[in-house]
Amino acid sequence: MLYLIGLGLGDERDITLRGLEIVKKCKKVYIEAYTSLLSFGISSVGCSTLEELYGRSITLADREMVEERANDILSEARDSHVAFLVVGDPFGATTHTDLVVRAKKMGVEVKVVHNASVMNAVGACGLQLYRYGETVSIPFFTESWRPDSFYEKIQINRTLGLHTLCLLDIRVKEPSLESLCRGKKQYEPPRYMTINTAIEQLLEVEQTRGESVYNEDTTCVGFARLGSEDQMVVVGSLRQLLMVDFGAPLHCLVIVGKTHPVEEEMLDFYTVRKETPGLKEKETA
Ligand SMILES: C[S@@+](CC[C@H](N)C(=O)[O-])C[C@H]1O[C@@H](n2cnc3c(N)ncnc32)[C@H](O)[C@@H]1O
Repeated sequence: MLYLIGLGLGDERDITLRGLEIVKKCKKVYIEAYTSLLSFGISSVGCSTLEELYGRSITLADREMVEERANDILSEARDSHVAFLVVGDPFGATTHTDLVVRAKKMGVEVKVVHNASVMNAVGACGLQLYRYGETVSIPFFTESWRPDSFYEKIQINRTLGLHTLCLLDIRVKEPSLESLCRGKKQYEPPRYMTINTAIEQLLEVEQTRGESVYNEDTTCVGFARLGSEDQMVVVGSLRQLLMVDFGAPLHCLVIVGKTHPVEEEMLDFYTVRKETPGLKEKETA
């Protein structure tokens, strides 16, 4: 049996009781470490924090392992109980549906234990989850690769008055181009896109495309470390949010669509003010 178990967003204690009971009885426990991050990060130290609470040794499954060795994991799950831990909810990232499809094709039984995901935790700012359009992903731009397909999706959402959740790129265990050319893989240090970088890229694309989908005055919500003790939620124009240092990862951004008066009342609690933590310039307008 393959158990896909959501860990939630905060720390190791956010696993559900049912998830924990299953982990304790599994022969092998993997943790997926490339689509999200717990508040303490996932390092060898991070894993040991989990191992201590869960009482099991945990194998870090990076993208390479899941993509290249999925069949090994699934073969193990055919003969014994295997847990595959995912930060957030297992279906909060597109990748894990693929694992389920492969498991079902191999005749491996799958059970899922859900948990909180960034996809619903953004509800914290007061914007109704029912009033979101398609979620977009913003990838890190490079010198020669500046994909902007998120622009049309934001355009459609905004035409319909819907909010847009922008998920920001995570690069872990990426082989450096240089090392690939030399034929010996070496990895870049992990990178997590900040809200500031996402805003710079969004504004660059608006400037290039020029279809007035949004501008510096468009209201947005920046979120950092949702679900953790020190989570940040700040509402302001794109220009104002550029002035906020949101601190450690993970970050995401919502572009606000048409609002209901109750949504506005909630947003007001989080609106950027002189005392907003992380504000780089003590000016808010
Ligand atoms: C693939 S998604 C989320 C996957 C995860 N399984 C889930 O259900 O939450 C990963 C992206 O969501 C955003 N994200 C995830 N956790 C977050 C958090 N705690 N606070 C802010 N943004 C978060 C980041 O932009 C990150 O790059």
